[in-house]
Amino acid sequence: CESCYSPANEVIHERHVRRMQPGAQDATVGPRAPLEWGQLNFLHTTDTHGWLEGHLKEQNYGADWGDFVSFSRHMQQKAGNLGVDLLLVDTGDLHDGNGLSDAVSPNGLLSNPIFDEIEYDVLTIGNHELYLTDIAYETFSNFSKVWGTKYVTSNVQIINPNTGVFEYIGNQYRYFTTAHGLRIMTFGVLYDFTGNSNVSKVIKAATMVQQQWFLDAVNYDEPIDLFLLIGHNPVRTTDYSNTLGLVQKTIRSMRPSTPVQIFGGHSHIRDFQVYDESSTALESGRYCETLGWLSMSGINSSTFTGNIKPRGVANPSRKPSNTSTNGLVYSRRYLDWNRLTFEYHATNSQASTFDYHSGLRVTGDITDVRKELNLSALYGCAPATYCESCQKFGAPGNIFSLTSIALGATVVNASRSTVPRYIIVNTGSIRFDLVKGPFTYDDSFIVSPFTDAFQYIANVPYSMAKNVINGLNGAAVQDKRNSAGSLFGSMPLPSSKDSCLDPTLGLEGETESDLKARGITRRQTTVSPGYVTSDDFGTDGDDTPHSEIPSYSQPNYAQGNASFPTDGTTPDVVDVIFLDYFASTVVSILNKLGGTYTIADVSYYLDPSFTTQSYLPAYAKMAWQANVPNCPVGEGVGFSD
Ligand SMILES: O=c1ccn([C@@H]2O[C@H](COP(=O)(O)O)[C@@H](O)[C@H]2O)c(=O)[nH]1
Ligand SMILES: [Zn+2]
Ligand SMILES: [Zn+2]
Repeated sequence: CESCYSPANEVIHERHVRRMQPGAQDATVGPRAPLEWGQLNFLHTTDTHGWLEGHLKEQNYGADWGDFVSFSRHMQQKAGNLGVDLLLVDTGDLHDGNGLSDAVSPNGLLSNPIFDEIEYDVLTIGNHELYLTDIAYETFSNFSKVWGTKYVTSNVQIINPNTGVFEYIGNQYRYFTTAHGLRIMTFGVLYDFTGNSNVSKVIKAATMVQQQWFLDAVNYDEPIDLFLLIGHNPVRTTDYSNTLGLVQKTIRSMRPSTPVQIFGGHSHIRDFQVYDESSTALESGRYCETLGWLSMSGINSSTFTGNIKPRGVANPSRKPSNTSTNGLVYSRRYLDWNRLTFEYHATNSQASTFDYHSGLRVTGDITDVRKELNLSALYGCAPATYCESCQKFGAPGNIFSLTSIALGATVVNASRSTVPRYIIVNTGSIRFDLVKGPFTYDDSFIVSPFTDAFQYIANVPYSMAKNVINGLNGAAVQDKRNSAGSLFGSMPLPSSKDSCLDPTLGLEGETESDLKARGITRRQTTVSPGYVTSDDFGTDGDDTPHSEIPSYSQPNYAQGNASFPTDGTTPDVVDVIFLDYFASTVVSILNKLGGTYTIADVSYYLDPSFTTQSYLPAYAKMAWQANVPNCPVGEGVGFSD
């Protein structure tokens, strides 16, 4: 291994000191085969939510943004060598989920410049860029200016603070020609999001596809070889918030045979759907766990100067359907976000080491920002791991069993502390598992990043109040999540030095028999728990094979309670406390239960500066500080600063 032992790399890996977890095996299966390269290739990120430091507690997703910078440079170089095009795409949701993005105001102030180090070709906006006005303006005034014509927000506008007039946050479309002459028209479409603050406007896809500018862009007066439709928008057309299907259909009705290549996000899953014989759609997970790869060949273009079948590498071979005759072929792959994967796929880019200076610099910047924000400051030591979906709701290791206790203990208004109370949160407010061991400032954003405040209706008759939670959970689904990963199932990769390219993995293009000819018989490897994806092309999309993690569906709302009589009697009235995020839903549920409440009956239970970001740190300080001296730092945890 040429790259792993350089002094510079030592420094990098110090940041990622990760010990083997008990029971971990010393060999983990890496990528299953080299990537297939076509005429046009894509790397896709989505829903990064600030996780640019990588997963410090899960080595399977342990690469950081600096590693991705180096990897993407290798892949660009490789594309150049092969005489093909490589495009880099991001589909939004850059904040809410990690201290690196969220421990500053506005969110993203320090993480966006790190994110900007990737040479993306096109990007689009997520709903998390629009919930809060200051973040929306940070996106408009800074982020969109950095990216210029590459930031495509076809249906999202904001009030320009200088003119008072709505204008597009980015551009309505991007028409460009690739390095090898493909002419591409790009649209960026956010799903029909309605939770934005009132400075922005999300134009419904059904309206957008009728707008004259859109029709003109589809019928552009320059030739179009391919439509690139990107969206913060689930790719599965059966998903309730998918609107990409409508946009694709509209393009198809006007352009019967031009390929439409789609990239989506928002539902945080790995997915790939074939829309028709020249349209496919890829979604690449969440939180820097997945890097999406898509390649295709067979695009008709009079100006393409590159290779349709690059030599010396595998090529895409899958037709969208058995009956396709248009010559288009595809491959898709979901790469696990770790250095083993990146180093494996970066081979043969003619660079002698994996780390580029630019990548090392970005890793250094992440370390500096983590230090500046004091992200490893400790609130306490969690006695166990609590997961979002790997345990049944109500089980002791389910995170909503913990939140129920933590809410009861911390959401207390001194003047009403003796009044019995229910405290209700939406389960979607919890974004990640909480891991046994050190619970840091960073972890507080990872687990519960939002700033939703606690409101209440006082003195609700108990007979009504006790049914609110069931009413909410039977109510319209507001928070359907579709998460695919869990820390419970994670297993570390070999630590720093061991994460060098495994020689038994084989070289670019090598088959099992080539390996045998070189005298290599693969050693017994262990399939670690992780993503097991099934999509329209089958079950071979995961680049690293995994065993499946149990996943239980959870209700949309969960509650804690406090100050109820301990003698078995029931109170006459209770305070019903909930988040401002869904206050109007609670009012309507209470009214369905026989109440006559209005939003005027709702007030803040606590100062609104105490939010969903506050109660777990408050609980950790209260309940987990005594454990700190004996905290098992070794449980997969390495601190960078
Ligand atoms: O203030 C908020 C904002 C959002 N949520 C939760 O987040 C999801 C949306 O997240 P995506 O990453 O866009 O999928 C929303 O459905 C809520 O569950 C929140 O709780 N509070
Ligand atoms: Zn998201
Ligand atoms: Zn989203």
